[in-house]
Amino acid sequence: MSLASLGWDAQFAASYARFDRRGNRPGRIARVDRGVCTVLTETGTTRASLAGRMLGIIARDPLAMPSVGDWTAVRRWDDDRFTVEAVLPRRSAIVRSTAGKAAEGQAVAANADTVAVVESLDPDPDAGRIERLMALAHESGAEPILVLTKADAVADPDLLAADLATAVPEGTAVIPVSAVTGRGIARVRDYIAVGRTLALIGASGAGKSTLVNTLAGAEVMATRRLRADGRGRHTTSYRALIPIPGGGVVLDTPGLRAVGLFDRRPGDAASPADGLALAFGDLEELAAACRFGDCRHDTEPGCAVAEAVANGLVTTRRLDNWRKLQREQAFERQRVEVRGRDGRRRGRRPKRNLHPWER
Ligand SMILES: Nc1nc2c(ncn2[C@@H]2O[C@H](COP(=O)(O)OP(=O)(O)OP(=O)(O)O)[C@@H](O)[C@H]2O)c(=O)[nH]1
Ligand SMILES: [Zn+2]
Repeated sequence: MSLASLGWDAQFAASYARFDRRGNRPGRIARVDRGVCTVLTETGTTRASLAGRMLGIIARDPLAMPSVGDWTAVRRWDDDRFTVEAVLPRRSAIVRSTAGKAAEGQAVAANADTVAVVESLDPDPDAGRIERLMALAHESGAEPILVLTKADAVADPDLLAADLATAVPEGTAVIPVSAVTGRGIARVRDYIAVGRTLALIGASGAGKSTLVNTLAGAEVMATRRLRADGRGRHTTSYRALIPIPGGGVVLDTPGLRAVGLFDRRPGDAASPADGLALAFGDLEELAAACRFGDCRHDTEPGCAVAEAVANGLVTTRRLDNWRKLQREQAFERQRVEVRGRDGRRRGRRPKRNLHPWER
């Protein structure tokens, strides 16, 4: 397998240089199971555990845990075991807030060039979920697009797509697709040229596995089907990084049900963007034109946001969801601060806080 087709380039090679010694080789992580990484290298696929050095780094910073899509230095030992010695700096990262445990997030896909928010047109698509995932996609640092699946299952997919386009920033590519008719598949393929990486995020059942299969032109992923009695899913083996024949790679992520918006830490290179502000750029821009700097866009005079809602330029739903996500982000920020404070004072983690959307 050529590393270049998987996305290896001069920049990653430069980061790898300091690990370039006998026994080491570069590789890209295709899957992670309880600390064991499946790594694609020039000479084949290997399974590698984490080197002691990595364990120390992860104990201090859980975000450093290798993720699908990471470029790594793997070392081959004399007894033919392999270890992951280092994770090269990420170009982008989809980070899910780890509800429950610590305040740190967890990377679920690294080094994507493009992140597709995948939402099904049938049953009814959820604009609020699209907005939440869009914020996460923007936060990753990659270019977000919106892919609307099951276009064959609705009467007027273009009308629905036009409506949902109001939930994403202007200029975002919105692509209705169908695995049945093949509609839109070529447009998605444009994002997976050789060496390019497309990550998919979406709810369970959004059609990600089916899309991957269609893109790969083969049954590479076991599609999870609802059982006949509708009581749950039967899931078979699954790979998270899928090389596309004649193209780059797709990163599939597990269905993100309760994704928190991870509030990036200042200066975190892997997450350089304020995803929420970017995903709601239109409202941010309006808010900047409000008469009062601390306008709550409620009943204040001279509120540009309220005016846009009154004029039908912005839906009440979008405004409400923006507020809700801002509250979540503020909560997340506070959680990170509390964690930092308690960690310093007592050297241990604070008690678990429930996220607003878990209550
Ligand atoms: N009609 C139609 N059905 C589709 C299409 N794509 C997916 N489906 C169906 O939608 C269901 C869910 O698709 P999956 O690909 O398993 O969804 P997923 O996003 O991978 O879900 P998880 O694996 O749970 O994360 C399956 O029953 C698919 O057959 C499509 O383009 N048209
Ligand atoms: Zn206002």
